[in-house]
Amino acid sequence: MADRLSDDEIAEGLPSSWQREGDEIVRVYEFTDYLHGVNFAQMVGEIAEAQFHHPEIIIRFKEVEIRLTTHDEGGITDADIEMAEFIESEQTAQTGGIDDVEL
Ligand SMILES: C[C@H](O)[C@H](O)[C@H]1CNC2=NC(N)=NC(=O)C2=N1
Repeated sequence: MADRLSDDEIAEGLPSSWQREGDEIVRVYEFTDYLHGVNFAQMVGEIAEAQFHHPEIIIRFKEVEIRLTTHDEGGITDADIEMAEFIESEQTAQTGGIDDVEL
């Protein structure tokens, strides 16, 4: 399992649009309607299972919040940064970079 990253490593590796909140990295995605968010959450869940690294996924009306940390290490590791990058690339690939994902 990857080691915890330093503050500088986190700041350097964090994809734009993501924020650091203590021992987690966080991003809120906005959607045109509730079910688009639900579909996006399903996609994130499939990525999590494939990577065996599981974010907290909070589905709200027209937005989905993704929170990542490495529980086994008690903080932020490369696994979290890589998962965030993967989610960003998948979401961008499917929407051309806009948040209201038409899945
Ligand atoms: C046993 C342990 O739960 C597993 O190795 C995986 C499962 N998914 C996980 N997900 C996250 N976010 N952090 C972990 O440390 C983690 N560990």
